[in-house]
This record gives sequence, C-alpha cells and structure tokens, in this order.
Amino acid sequence: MVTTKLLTLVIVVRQQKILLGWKKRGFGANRWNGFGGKVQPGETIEEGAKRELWEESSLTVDNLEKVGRIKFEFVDETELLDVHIFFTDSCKGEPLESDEMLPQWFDLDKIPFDEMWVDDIIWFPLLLQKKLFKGYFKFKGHTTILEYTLQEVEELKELEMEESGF
Ligand SMILES: Nc1nc2c([nH]c(=O)n2[C@H]2C[C@H](O)[C@@H](COP(=O)(O)OP(=O)(O)OP(=O)(O)O)O2)c(=O)[nH]1
Ligand SMILES: [Mg+2]
Ligand SMILES: [Mg+2]
Repeated sequence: MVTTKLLTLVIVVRQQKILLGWKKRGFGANRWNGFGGKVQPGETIEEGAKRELWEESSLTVDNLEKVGRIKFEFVDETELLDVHIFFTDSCKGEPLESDEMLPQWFDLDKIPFDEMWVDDIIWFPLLLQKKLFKGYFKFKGHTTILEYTLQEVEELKELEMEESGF
C-alpha cells in the first residue's frame, strides 16, 4: 500500500541572503536545506511549517507564502513524500543552531547546490524568481533522479488540487 507523508519546507531570505541549515540528523542529513518537517495531527500545513521553522532555527514569522509543492517517490519504497514549500522574507529573530540544523546565510548567487538534494538546483530558480510551481521527482536511492516533472502554475489553488500524482 502506498502512503503519503505530508512535509513542509521553509525558505528564508533576508537582505539578499538565503538562510540554509546544515542538517545534522535524520532524513537528508549532511546536506544544506531549508527548515521543515512532518506535519503533525491537528495542525494545518502552514502551522506545521512555522513550528518546524521555530524548532529548527529559532526564527518566528507571521505569514509564510506558499510557493510550491513537490511530490517525491523513491523506487522500492511505498511512502510518497508530499512537500509543501513556503517562502518568507519577513522572519523575526536571529537563527540559532538546533539539534537538527546548523544555520548559515548564503549569498543568493552562491547557493551550495553541490551539497544539497540533487533536485534543488532544478526548482530553486523558480522559487527565487517568485514563481509558483509544482513538481514530481522519482529517485533511485537518495542521489539519482530517474524522472521528473516541474511546472510553473498561475494560481495557488492549482497546488491544492489533485491528491494523486501531478
Ligand atoms: N530541498 C529539499 N528538501 C527536501 C527534499 N526531500 C525532502 O523530504 N525535503 C525536506 C522536507 C522536510 O523539510 C525535510 C524532511 O523532514 P525531516 O526529516 O526534517 O522531518 P522532521 O523535522 O519532522 O524530523 P524529526 O524531527 O523527526 O527528526 O526535508 C528535497 O529533495 N529537497
Ligand atoms: Mg526537519
Ligand atoms: Mg524538525
């Protein structure tokens, strides 16, 4: 049986720099990434995103902008990941290291894609151009993309629709 795990990812920008965290443990460890994680029962996706941002970086934010949604499939695994991606340039506070993440600011033209998930270099340009997007990536292991789709969408509601495959 295929199950879907709901996840969030928050990309923080401030003063022409992007904040990434070096993931110290768990899924996707030893890569730079935005902040996020599993949505818990009883919270909305945006609430989950804010909670994970706070837990992992100590930053707070009033509003997150939803910018994209990517589904990930891993061959030989029955769990699909449904990652809801948010953007903010209005976070409050200063980032602090957590159990999970070591935060660091990067110039927007020096994003360390060679130390990130391999799909990121494909969709980050859309995010940085403030486009809305949806995508699907099929992985073999954690470093090989077998196939993918990526589309810009016009409206947020296009991200809410289909539950089965894009
Ligand atoms: N940039 C990027 N992020 C990804 C990819 N795949 C993927 O799951 N993520 C993100 C979504 C989540 O933010 C994070 C995975 O969730 P997590 O393991 O951090 O979950 P969590 O914070 O609840 O973990 P924990 O407290 O249980 O340790 O990685 C990807 O291909 N690229
Ligand atoms: Mg996390
Ligand atoms: Mg977490």
